[in-house]
Amino acid sequence: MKEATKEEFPSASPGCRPPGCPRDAPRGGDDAEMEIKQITLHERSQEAKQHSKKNGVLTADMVCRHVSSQGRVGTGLQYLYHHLCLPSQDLRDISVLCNYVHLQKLQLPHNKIKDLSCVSHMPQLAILDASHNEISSFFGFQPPKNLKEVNFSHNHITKMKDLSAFSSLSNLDLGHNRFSAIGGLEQCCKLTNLNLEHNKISRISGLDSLPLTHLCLRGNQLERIEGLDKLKSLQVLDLSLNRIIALSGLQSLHLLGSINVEKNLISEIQECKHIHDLFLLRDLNLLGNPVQEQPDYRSAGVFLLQHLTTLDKEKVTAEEKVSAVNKYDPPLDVVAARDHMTHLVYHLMQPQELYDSTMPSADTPYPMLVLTGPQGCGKRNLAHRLCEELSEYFAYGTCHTTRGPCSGEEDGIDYHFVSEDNFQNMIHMGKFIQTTQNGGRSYGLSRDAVEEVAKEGLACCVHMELEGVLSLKNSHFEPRYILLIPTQVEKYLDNLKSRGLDTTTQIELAMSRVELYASTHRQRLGFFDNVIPCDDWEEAYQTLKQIVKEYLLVEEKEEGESQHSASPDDPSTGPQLEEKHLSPTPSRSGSRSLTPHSAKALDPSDLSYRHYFNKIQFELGPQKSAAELASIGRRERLVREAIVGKSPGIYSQLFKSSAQTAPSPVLNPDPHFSEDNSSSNESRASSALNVPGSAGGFSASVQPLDMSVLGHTLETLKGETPEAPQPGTDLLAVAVSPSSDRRPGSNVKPILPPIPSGRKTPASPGPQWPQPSAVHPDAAVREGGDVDREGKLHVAQ
Ligand SMILES: Nc1ncnc2c1ncn2[C@@H]1O[C@H](COP(=O)(O)OP(=O)(O)OP(=O)(O)O)[C@@H](O)[C@H]1O
Repeated sequence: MKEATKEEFPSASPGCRPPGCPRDAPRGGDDAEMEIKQITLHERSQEAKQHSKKNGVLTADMVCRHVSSQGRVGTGLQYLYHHLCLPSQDLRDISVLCNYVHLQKLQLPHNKIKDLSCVSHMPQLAILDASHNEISSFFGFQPPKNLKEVNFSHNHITKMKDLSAFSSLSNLDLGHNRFSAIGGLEQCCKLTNLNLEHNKISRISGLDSLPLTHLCLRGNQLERIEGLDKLKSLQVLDLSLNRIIALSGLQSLHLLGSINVEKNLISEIQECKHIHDLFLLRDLNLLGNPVQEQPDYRSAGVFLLQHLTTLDKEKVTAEEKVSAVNKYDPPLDVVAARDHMTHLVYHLMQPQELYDSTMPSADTPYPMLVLTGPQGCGKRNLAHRLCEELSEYFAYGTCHTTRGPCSGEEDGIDYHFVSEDNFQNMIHMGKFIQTTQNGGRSYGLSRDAVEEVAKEGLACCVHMELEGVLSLKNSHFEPRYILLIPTQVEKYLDNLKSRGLDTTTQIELAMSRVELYASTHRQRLGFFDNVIPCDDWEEAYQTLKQIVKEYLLVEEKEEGESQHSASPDDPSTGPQLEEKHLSPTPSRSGSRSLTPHSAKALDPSDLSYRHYFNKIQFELGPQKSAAELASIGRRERLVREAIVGKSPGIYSQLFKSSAQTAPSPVLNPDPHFSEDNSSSNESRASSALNVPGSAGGFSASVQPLDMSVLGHTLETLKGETPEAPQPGTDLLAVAVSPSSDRRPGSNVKPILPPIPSGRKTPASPGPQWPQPSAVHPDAAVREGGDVDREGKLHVAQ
């Protein structure tokens, strides 16, 4: 390094050295600094101005007064200054600076400089600020090899030239010049910040592969965003005040965090799609674009760019994001809630009446069976067949649709085929319980459809897609939901194709929705009561029928007594049915499947299992007094008689009497248990029975069941049953959960509620959906049998 010499500071001789401009080594570093500080900036600029006003020539004296940042030369014996700052001095001629070879930072803004050739003599120069001058030549000096930052803004430069010799450049400000094209920067491999604002650039080019992180092209004449796709490091981009109409060209800039396109000509909010995948984008400014005039512009923008934290210089709030999502892509639950709300409000606007499906109390909801699954999985056929074969229990609830009938479909049987106008009218008349849009067509389950079935004293069986299920779950109906799901993609695809009804898009949509059902099943514990694979429709139907019979507790009656009296140890009974079911509902512990063996061992829906536990529980339970045993016997007899039809149907009595009585006494099965509800098994069982339907079967005029016996089983099942049904189980397992949520539609009914059998014929009690109280002794009472102390079944003749 060259030492500081007199030439470098010629006026700085002792005695005449102006304060603050030491020539030689100062007496001490602190003293020198003190001296420098004594001269105020004001004094300096006054002096300098007076001088330069004369001719605009920079003198050594002025330099001496304006240098700072003292350092030592290599020998350590002399001092030099690295920094010269001479702003607003009206300087024209700075040739004196040729002597100052050690300068590292030169700031000469707001002067009248045209020639910067002196910089060629400053090999150490790292920072040059020559903004607001009259420079017209681009880098008109030999390249200092360490030149990093250059500010030539507000000059008169018209053309860029090759800057390959300035390879250290990292920060270049060329704003407010007269450039019409970008060029010569290709070799600036360290250039990270480039400002070209307020030039006349009409096309972005020559920036390929630069490591730019900040680029400003504000106030140019750009119409398109181009030539930026290789700027992979770009983080901040300012394209404001141009004529840009589209945001394409930014898609690949994945590090972009801020885009300013204020005052351009962007008129479509859809343009945001081009920057939708820039996940680091936090700040977007679209102010002053025509798009701002679009209704809902902001919420659409927030929706399309959900990772933004600032839009148009305004913070994007979490509330804004949620409402935007709910508006443009509402989650299924939100759609369902709106659907329910709509139908409820329209319904409430109509004259109210008591429906046949209105049960005596909220705890005994009208029984419904809903088959759900992706389109074309065969649920409609299965529903029809089930209703035909179990016609004394079910009837098909015919939905409305705006689609036309396909061949073989009959109006009023498969659907009520209506026009869109009629459908809309029906909505406004409050006719629907739920509606769904599917492939541009509307589907809806009307209140009347359910009523028609309820009038017959039957349970209503319907089929619908997941959206319908979600909406129905908001209503007061509490159906059983059975998911029919294809597990063999190829087969399902073949089925869809062979129907010849669906377009490719429809087929693709149906296929894609299989995963929606599967994930709903995985993620929402107990959402579906049962899941049945439907690859083979015959097999699916048999499984469905079996499940439904289990709901109805009619299976054993038909299939002989062998099953009822089967020993829990008998390997010939038990798991066959469960094996057919798709391992449906995951347990809360996370286990999702059971081997057939374990399914048998743990499945509480297995009759033999129930008997087994009943027996164990009976043996382990506290011994009953004679009075208790008599009471148990009496009540079992009554139940038996009621269900086998020897006396008026227990449910018909319930229906008649509880229609006039408050539900609470009906729900209170036995004062004995309500008195003692704190400690014993019985008391807990009875409280479990205070859940829906439990008491439904008993009115004040009917002797209630002795819950203590049933309580054993319930309690046992409560204790032993996994919280969620295991593969191959139905919700009977969950049925006894004492923690049942009582929210309407919550789908946690212990078991299916009773059908209003009284409305059909007195002789035919109609489908009698088992009550919780019947969970254990079902087999016995249905058969008119009894369970003895060993837990053996005795069938009454
Ligand atoms: N009220 C409703 N709410 C919701 N979805 C419904 C409703 N009614 C019918 N759907 C469903 O709309 C879809 C299209 O109906 P479509 O009659 O074309 O069924 P599909 O192709 O025969 O299907 P599947 O064989 O599964 O019955 C079916 O998945 C059907 O279950």
